[in-house]
Amino acid sequence: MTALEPVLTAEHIGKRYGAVQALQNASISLFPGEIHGLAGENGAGKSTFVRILAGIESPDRGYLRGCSPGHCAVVPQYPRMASSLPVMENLIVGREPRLGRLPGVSLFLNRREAARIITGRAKRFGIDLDTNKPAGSLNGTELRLASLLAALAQHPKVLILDEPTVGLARPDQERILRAMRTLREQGVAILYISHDLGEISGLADRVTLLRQGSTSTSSSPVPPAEELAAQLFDHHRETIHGNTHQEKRQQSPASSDEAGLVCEELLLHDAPTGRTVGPLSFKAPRGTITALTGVRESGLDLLEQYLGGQSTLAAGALSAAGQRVPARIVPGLLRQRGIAFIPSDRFDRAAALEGSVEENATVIDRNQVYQRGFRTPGEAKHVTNRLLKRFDIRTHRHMPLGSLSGGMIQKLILARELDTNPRICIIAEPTAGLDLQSQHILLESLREIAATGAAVLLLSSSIDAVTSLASRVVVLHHGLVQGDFLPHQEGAIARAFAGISS
Ligand SMILES: Nc1ncnc2c1ncn2[C@@H]1O[C@H](COP(=O)(O)OP(=O)(O)OP(=O)(O)O)[C@@H](O)[C@H]1O
Repeated sequence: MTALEPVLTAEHIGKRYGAVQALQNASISLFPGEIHGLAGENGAGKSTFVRILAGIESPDRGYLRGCSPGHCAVVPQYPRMASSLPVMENLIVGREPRLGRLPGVSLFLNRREAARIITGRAKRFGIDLDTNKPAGSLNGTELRLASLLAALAQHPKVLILDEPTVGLARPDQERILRAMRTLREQGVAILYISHDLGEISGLADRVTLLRQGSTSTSSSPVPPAEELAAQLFDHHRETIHGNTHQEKRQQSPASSDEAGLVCEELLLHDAPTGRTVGPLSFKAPRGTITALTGVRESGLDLLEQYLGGQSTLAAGALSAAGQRVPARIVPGLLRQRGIAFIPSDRFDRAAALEGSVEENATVIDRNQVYQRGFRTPGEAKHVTNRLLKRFDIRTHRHMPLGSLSGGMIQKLILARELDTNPRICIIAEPTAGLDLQSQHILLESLREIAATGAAVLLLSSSIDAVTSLASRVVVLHHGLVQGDFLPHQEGAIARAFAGISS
């Protein structure tokens, strides 16, 4: 590989935003036909580095070669497409083949030619996707594959993928990883950002680690995940080296019979697709951390829609702390009942990116901050700083939330909701975007909440996340409960996930 010329080089890059030195001394070189991992803790500077490598932003200092938008395409973590249009239309917009080529005259769109080009490209790169579907009906995996196809339309030499497998179930992760391997065989240089060090270690040819804005690059082969973790987080060694695997054995299984959250014969219906989930029956007892896992479409997506007030329960009952939750949840109802619900789409549904850190931290009506209806600035400052400290979020309370890194925003929202001391706490995709250290802090916080007698329910497609955080794991498959397991039964959980009964 090293006999080849790099297709992209960046050396000694520095970038500052006001008081924040986002990049200190970052360097990387990418070669044709390599998968190169980029890892670093939340706020280490990965997204900033990627924006510079893709030519979207300029550095303050350093040397760049091959860093331009045409040369380098980015597949974001949360791609967006015009939802009412078919995928095909989304992919060809701006580069439509035409039926004629008269100068100055725009003739009719040649749909057949467009379809031929896109289908050919999908086939060539092993991307299995129905491009006639409306973009709004795509699931998370399909959306990422569609975004990958859109990026490939630019014929990039370098493809940058931002956490391409996060929040996806294992079979779907494998679809994305397969497409990446095919692209590598075709000579594309792939830079791939991930917090999943096991995945990086198994997939990447080389890895660059970013620590507080400075890089170090491994030679091939990439060291095992434990070694990468030690290199990245050695300054947090004490806390991480309790290791979640050891800790989860110490977690007690469901110890209380008392009702926390009880789902009885819950039936959920998705009108646009006609899909039905349920009847679902399960419990999240008080004092425990229970997880519900499966692919998103196994029912997690519709359950989340119902909890978020976006759909109505078709049948069955949900009770929280002995009280029935209505079939249609109106805004504010869950909070009034002492239930914290953190949706998976935190950026759209739980954060005001243009507001300050402090405004977002204290947006919930708290008695401390709003005494007798008036906002008390001293208390707002106190609450905000407590949340920042609790989740080790290194920023200032007056910063606009949108200027924080993705992981820092996730952490602030989690800290805000967990700080309300809920009786019931429901978190969708709890570890998405969190580095190892932050996952550890989250686990500690969930345990503290459960120890106060609260019921914690996690909804997640990640087997790793649920087995490291929960004391009981309920697996869904095709809208039904497939089994109920202890977290160390990873093999049985994986089989139930895939619909194989033990
Ligand atoms: N536009 C901006 N204005 C101000 N500060 C910024 C801006 N963009 C990034 N930062 C700051 O630069 C630092 C690095 O952020 P960046 O998003 O690059 O981190 P990251 O490694 O991608 O983190 P994560 O894993 O959480 O996504 C953070 O402290 C962030 O708040």
